[in-house]
Parts: sequence; structure tokens; C-alpha cells
Amino acid sequence: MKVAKFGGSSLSSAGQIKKVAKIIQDDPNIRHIVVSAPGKRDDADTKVTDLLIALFTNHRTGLDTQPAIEQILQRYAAIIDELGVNSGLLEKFEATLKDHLANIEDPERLLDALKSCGEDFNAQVIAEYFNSIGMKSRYWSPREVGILVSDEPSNARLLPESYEAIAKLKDTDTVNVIPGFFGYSKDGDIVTFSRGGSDITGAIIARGVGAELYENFTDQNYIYSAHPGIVKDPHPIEEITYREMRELSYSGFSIFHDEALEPLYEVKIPIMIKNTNDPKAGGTRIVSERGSVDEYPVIGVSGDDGFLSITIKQYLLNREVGYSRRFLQIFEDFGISIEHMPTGIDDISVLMRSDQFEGNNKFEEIMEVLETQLQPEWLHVEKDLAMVVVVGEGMRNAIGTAYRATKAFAENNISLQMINQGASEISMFFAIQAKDLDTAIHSLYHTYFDR
Ligand SMILES: Nc1ncnc2c1ncn2[C@@H]1O[C@H](COP(=O)(O)OP(=O)(O)O)[C@@H](O)[C@H]1O
Ligand SMILES: N[C@@H](CC(=O)OP(=O)(O)O)C(=O)O
Repeated sequence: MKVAKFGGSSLSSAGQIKKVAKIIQDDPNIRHIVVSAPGKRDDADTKVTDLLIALFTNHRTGLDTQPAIEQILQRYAAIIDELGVNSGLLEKFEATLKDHLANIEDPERLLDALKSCGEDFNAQVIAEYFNSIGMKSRYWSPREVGILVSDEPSNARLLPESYEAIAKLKDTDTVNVIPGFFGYSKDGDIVTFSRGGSDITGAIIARGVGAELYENFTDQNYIYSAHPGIVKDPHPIEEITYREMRELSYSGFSIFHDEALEPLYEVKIPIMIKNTNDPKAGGTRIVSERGSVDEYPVIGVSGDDGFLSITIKQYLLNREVGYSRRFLQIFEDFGISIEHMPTGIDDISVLMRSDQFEGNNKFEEIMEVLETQLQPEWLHVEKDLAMVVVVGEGMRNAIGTAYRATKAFAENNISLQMINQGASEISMFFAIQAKDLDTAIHSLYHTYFDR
């Protein structure tokens, strides 16, 4: 038995939903499907999740919310109309949006409740359509399924007791349609995962029902060794390990959410990435061990911008017991999470995502506390950084991987701010200036994949 997740690109219109129905009709092993909100129909289009966020913003800033509500309802009206399903759903959807706007006062809770509507409405439409074409189907709200999550708005984590509740889906004879992206807190509030989080719901359902395979349908035939929007015709990956995928999806391979690996790697449920528009083509399998390590010691190169680094220098820092701990404690106190921490004998740098400082004064406050509490000899900030990562299980045994990367950077005049190799030796990170990101990915890709 399989669980399949269909992303926003697979469900952006009635035509796409018909393709999804065909995939399920052709494969009776798919018993449970997790769906996203309608995504972009073309490059100029807007995802329904973004329309819902715009509705929230209009509401918060006191603007008229009616145009945004209508825009959202029109997306569903077009789908409902073409699929020929019960148009009474639209009135229900309008009432739900208005009810949230009128009754939820806490802004973070309101934002999550509105965002959840994108997948929740789509799941209801899809289940109704499946029934209308004779495919016995049922919509399940995450509340009925028992998806309990931590109370962290826009960043929920699953509470493990949910798995026991989810197992009840196994006893059904319907194709179960479950909206992705959100669950309920113990207090009964809607809480969403981070963006792209329907992949996480799919993984949770796959584990809860003990699926033999989690199929993740998107708009690409494969996961490629570099982002296809940056490198032309990149190498298609047939097999990649959970660990490799986690490193790459965390650092720019947005095709699969990095947190969606966690529910599956422990129980070794494999993941298959497939294309809704060409379901018989290719596919990338995410597994615990891969066979192609000798042929491809490096499996992918990726990168992401939006980082900054803070470095302190203190002569004889290595002799000052507790200095590093006090340095890190300051970031913890401000709720800032740190991604990398390269150290020298007399200096420590920390790299973090800059978006954590948006809309607050934390950066200035941290700098002040660092100066007053630690009194370093030197305190230095680098902004507009990007992190590039080279990933592969075979790097552990391959000689010269770092040399090849630094040579590629030197040949392309890219200045390196930092190098960090994790203890697992399956990834190597490089901090560079954000303006050099695409050139860096190109040059690394060609270094490792041109044959
Ligand atoms: N290494 C990669 N291989 C394939 N696609 C990638 C990769 N990195 C990023 N992507 C992007 O991920 C997109 C699919 O993810 P997403 O838009 O979230 O799909 P969905 O709507 O199915 O959830 C692709 O269209 C592609 O632009
Ligand atoms: N709709 C949500 C969740 C999601 O997973 O969407 P998609 O499958 O289109 O990446 C978002 O846009 O973040």
C-alpha cells in the first residue's frame, strides 16, 4: 500500500486534478493521498497559499478584505466549475474564511488558520470529484485523522502520539484525501508546518499507516544534481540517501521539504519523487543506502543566500574556559538559531539566517550585548552571504573533493569566507558572497558532473 502526496503544481487547475485522478485509477495500491493548495498555473500566477497570506495582511492593515476573498474563491470556483462538482462548497469556503477573520484575534493563529484553508478546501473539492467519477473517496480533516502538533505557529512539529491515531486510516475501503500542511495543537488550534510542509504531512501519513512507499508527485521527472533553474539539463538522480537529501533540501533543493525525511528514515519507508505530468517517466528514489556511491561520490550541489556571519576574536581564547558557551548563550537568549560555527584558536564565527532579524531589533541588541558582556578584541560582521554545499556519501573515501571545489572557486574569482566539513563527512559547506551564488553552483556542478 502506498501514500501519495500531490504538490501545488500538480493541483493548480481542474485539468491537473484530472491527471491525479487518472494516476490513482491506474494504481490501486495508492490508498491515501495528501494534497496541497492549488499552486501556480504559470510563472505569472500566484499560489493560493500566497493569496491567503495576502488576505491576512489586508485584514491586519485595515484594508478591504473582500477583493482578496473573491480572488481566492475564484480559484476554487474555476476548478469546481470545470470538474462539475457541488458548487455549494464555495459558500462553505466563504463562510469559513469570514468566520476565521471575525473570530480569531491572535494574529499568529489567524495567519495559520487562513493558510490551512488552501489545502483544506482543495481536499474537499478533490474528494468530491473522485466520488463523482465513481472512485469511492473520503475527505478527512487533520483533526479527524488525529494529526497533533506542537504549538509553534507556522513552524509546527508532529507530536509522536499521532501515529497511533493515524493508523485507523488502514481500516477504510475509501481513497482517503487528507489536506497537507497543518495539524491541531492539543488545545485544538490550527497550526501549520513551515512553507512547503505538505511534504511533511505526506511523510507522517506514510509512517502512520505503515506504507511500503511514499510517492511524492511534483512537476519534475527527477531530483537533479543541481537546481534545474540554475544549471541547464543537470544530471538526473536515480537514487539518493535520506542523509544526502536532508543536506541538499535544507540548502536549496526546494523540491522536497527537509523535515519530511525525519518520519521515514527511522522506519526505512522509501520515497519516490515523480512527475504528475509524466507519471511513467523516471523518478528519484530516496532510500537508506544507495548503490551508485563509487560512480557518483558527490550526488548534488546546492546553495542558498540570506546568511550573515558574526566573528569575535580574543587573544588566548582557547585558554578561557566557558567563553564559547557564553558567546553562544547570547544567541540562544535572543532565540536566534545558528547554522554553522567555524572556530580558530583565538576566534569563533557563527553563521545564521538573516531573516531571523527581520522586523525586530535583535541584531543591534545582540551586538551591544556581545560588546558589553564579552568585550572581544575584535567583532566583525559579514552580511549578504550565501552557503554552498557539496553533498555525497562517497566523499568520505574520495580524495581531493575539497581541492576540486576550491580550485573551481579560484578559477571563477569567487572569494571564500569560510569552509566547514561536518563530522559525518558527507557534506562540505562554503560561505561566499551572495552575488557569487549562481556562478559557484555552476562551477561546482561542472567540476563534479562533467564526464
Ligand atoms: N535539485 C532539484 N531537482 C529538481 N527540482 C528542483 C531541484 N531544486 C529545486 N527544484 C525546484 O523544485 C520545484 C518543485 O517543488 P515545488 O514547487 O515545491 O513542487 P510542488 O508544487 O509539487 O510541491 C521544481 O519545479 C524545481 O524548480
Ligand atoms: N501550500 C503550502 C504547503 C505546500 O507544501 O505547498 P507545495 O506542495 O505547493 O510546495 C505552501 O505553499 O507552502
